[in-house]
Amino acid sequence: MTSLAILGVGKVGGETAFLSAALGLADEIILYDAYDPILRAQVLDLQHTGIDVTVSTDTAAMRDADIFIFAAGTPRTPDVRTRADLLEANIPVVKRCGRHLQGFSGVVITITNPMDANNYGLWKVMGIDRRQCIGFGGQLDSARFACLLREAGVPGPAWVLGEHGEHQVPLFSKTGAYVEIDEREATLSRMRGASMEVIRGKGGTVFGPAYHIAMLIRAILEDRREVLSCSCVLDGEYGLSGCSLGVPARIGREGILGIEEWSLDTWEEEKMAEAGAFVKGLCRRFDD
Ligand SMILES: NC(=O)c1ccc[n+]([C@@H]2O[C@H](COP(=O)([O-])OP(=O)(O)OC[C@H]3O[C@@H](n4cnc5c(N)ncnc54)[C@H](O)[C@@H]3O)[C@@H](O)[C@H]2O)c1
Ligand SMILES: O=C(O)C[C@H](O)C(=O)O
Repeated sequence: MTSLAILGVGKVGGETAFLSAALGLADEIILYDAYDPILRAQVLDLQHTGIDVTVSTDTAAMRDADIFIFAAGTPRTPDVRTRADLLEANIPVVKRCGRHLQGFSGVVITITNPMDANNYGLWKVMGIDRRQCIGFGGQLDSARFACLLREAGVPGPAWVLGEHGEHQVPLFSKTGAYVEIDEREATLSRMRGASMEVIRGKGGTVFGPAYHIAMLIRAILEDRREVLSCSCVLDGEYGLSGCSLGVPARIGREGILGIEEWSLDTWEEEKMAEAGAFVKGLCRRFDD
């Protein structure tokens, strides 16, 4: 039996539960939220689909789940400029939830922002192998980059590494086209604003994240061993350690099977180093 646990079933956690059920990714979905009315509503709404899936709210059973999705905490509103600005609000949530699942043996997917720092924080608090902790965001950033490349008539592929935030690193060198630095910076600036346009219009990003989270869940459960842009706790890869950052990672049943070290051009290397330095600063908040 395949079991999926989702902690925090607001907009993204709730849609991920629905999509996972609709795609038949799990036999059992365990939901929990600190706000009881939303928890009850999401359980009922899911049950009313009639999909053949067991829906539970047994938090003790979360420890035995195959995948644990962490989507609890505060999201951005139009007045919160960057994802990093959510760190202080979400640190207590990360610590409390991480302590509850210390020694967890399945795969953790971190959604809550600032996602890279929180993935590092969960890894530290839970005391588990770094290969079990996957931070989600790079797939979504890559899909947004792909939209802009298509608009510019550049075929791609579209890969985004680095921070899921202001310090994201779009890999123009992998697109197969030569793109000037000022054009890169202009594209990057649009990418930084991409999700806020959705947040302003509908209160939060939902379809994009939930779809790519479902694809990540599928890659894990079906042991697809495909390379995806994911935030991983680094131990020297890309010259970085002491943080979690978006890198190309091979994903399978055990989580992160390996991190690929791609050659980057000078602009990308500089952006990656800046991203690393910035996220490392955020991660230090979990060191005490
Ligand atoms: N990584 C990504 O690509 C990505 C995409 C979208 C959203 N996010 C982030 O995911 C998080 C959730 O976003 P959302 O739009 O679903 O927000 P939301 O407000 O709709 O849902 C968050 C839920 O967490 C619950 N919660 C808060 N503290 C909790 C606790 N201690 N235990 C259990 N539940 C708790 C709230 O009651 C709420 O229902 C935010 O931090 C947001 O920025 C990340
Ligand atoms: O931008 C946000 O605050 C939400 C999320 O990280 C996203 O990229 O959609």
